[in-house]
Amino acid sequence: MLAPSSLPVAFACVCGIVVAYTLRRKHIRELNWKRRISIKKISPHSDMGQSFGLDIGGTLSKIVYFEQAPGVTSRPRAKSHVLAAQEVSRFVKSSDNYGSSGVRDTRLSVTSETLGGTLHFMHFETRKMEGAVSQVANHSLSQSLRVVSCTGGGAHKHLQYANLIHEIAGIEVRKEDEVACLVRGLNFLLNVFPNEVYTFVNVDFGSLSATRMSLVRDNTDEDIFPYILVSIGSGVSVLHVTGPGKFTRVSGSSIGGGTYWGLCRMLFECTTYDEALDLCVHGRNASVDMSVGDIYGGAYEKFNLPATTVASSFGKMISVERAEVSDADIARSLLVMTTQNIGLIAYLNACIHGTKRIFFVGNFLRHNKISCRTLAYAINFWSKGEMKAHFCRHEGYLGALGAFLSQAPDMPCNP
Ligand SMILES: Nc1ncnc2c1ncn2[C@@H]1O[C@H](COP(=O)(O)OP(=O)(O)O)[C@@H](O)[C@H]1O
Ligand SMILES: CC(C)(COP(=O)(O)O)[C@@H](O)C(=O)NCCC(=O)O
Repeated sequence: MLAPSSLPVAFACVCGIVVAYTLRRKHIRELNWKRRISIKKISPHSDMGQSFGLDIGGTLSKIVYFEQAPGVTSRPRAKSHVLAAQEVSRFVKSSDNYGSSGVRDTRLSVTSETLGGTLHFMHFETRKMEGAVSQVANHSLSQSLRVVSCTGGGAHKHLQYANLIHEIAGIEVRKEDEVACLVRGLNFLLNVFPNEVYTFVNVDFGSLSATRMSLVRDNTDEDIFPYILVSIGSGVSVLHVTGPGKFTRVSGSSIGGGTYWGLCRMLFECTTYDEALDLCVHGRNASVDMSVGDIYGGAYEKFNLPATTVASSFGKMISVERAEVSDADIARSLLVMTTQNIGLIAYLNACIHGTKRIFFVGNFLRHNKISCRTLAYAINFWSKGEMKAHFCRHEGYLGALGAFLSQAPDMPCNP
């Protein structure tokens, strides 16, 4: 215990430490600031940041990069800008993988004459943000990036990521609204890429576990509005879109992609999301779920419920032992349960808003044909063929694309 007479001395010491710490932080900030100033003095035309859009989600961070084709701009470009653009392009295209989780989705790159260049799509795990930003800084790319448009919760999260990006790479983050970016991204894709949207045909069969649906390209609708847009990321957002830039967030659900991945990680020995998704492919949810047939001995015909309809997700596990079902069966049941719940919310919202078209997007659907088919079947079944589920090739990149477009007013077909 301190004697009362020593309290002023202790107080003075504490104040001294606080002042010294504050001055040191200020000194570090000033050093960083000076570093940034020297970095930024390349040329007034050298900001490559406008070629990027960033979406920092709860699980994944998505990047869209627009590589302008040489010689398409009418505006003269400073030599430093041309060199910076070449350097950025070289880095992006140097590999399909960056660091421990970065991926360039090469199959999604689109070169378009209308756009005058190529759009590239990349993602990495949000929890690896520091490493990702360091890579950008280490490759001196940040010298030509000043301001990058950024959306997703991470753009707002106590400015945590914004500060990190600023401190490590000297890049300023311009916040854009997530929902507005999502809608902007989708409307752009619908305008520009004829093969963007697909749907499933022959969904009229009795079993959810059957997957005899074929894919068809579907950009034929002249008037795409109104539609329901369901974004299945970590959680789920449901939007009612009535025109370019006209939308309301009408619903949401906490049971989304994060639920499937989180539960798989907890229950099974999956160390990556891809392992969790692969696991369910050969599983049978019928071993785990209680079907209408299990309860009725067949279909519940009065209400048109086929025998194979899931009556109770995980319902069989009240009597079946854990050892009798495989991890794959449980994972499949989890995937179907998560997906059907999202489908039902989407369908009910489409009913409330009198909308026949439902777009399902978000990285939960990435490489996940089981969920896409389940959604297509379920929407067709519940709506008695009146409504249709639509899917997008660039399903996970709408937000990042919208962020890019928000600072690219000259981009053709920018809604
Ligand atoms: N490589 C991956 N790592 C983690 N989750 C992935 C991956 N690929 C797809 N997913 C799925 O996508 C979901 C995240 O979707 P996304 O649209 O990027 O949302 P968010 O913006 O919340 O990160 C995850 O919860 C998971 O279900
Ligand atoms: C908060 C979110 C908009 C964040 O988007 P995400 O990173 O999941 O793509 C989304 O997770 C959501 O809408 N969750 C559901 C909230 C609700 O119950 O309405």
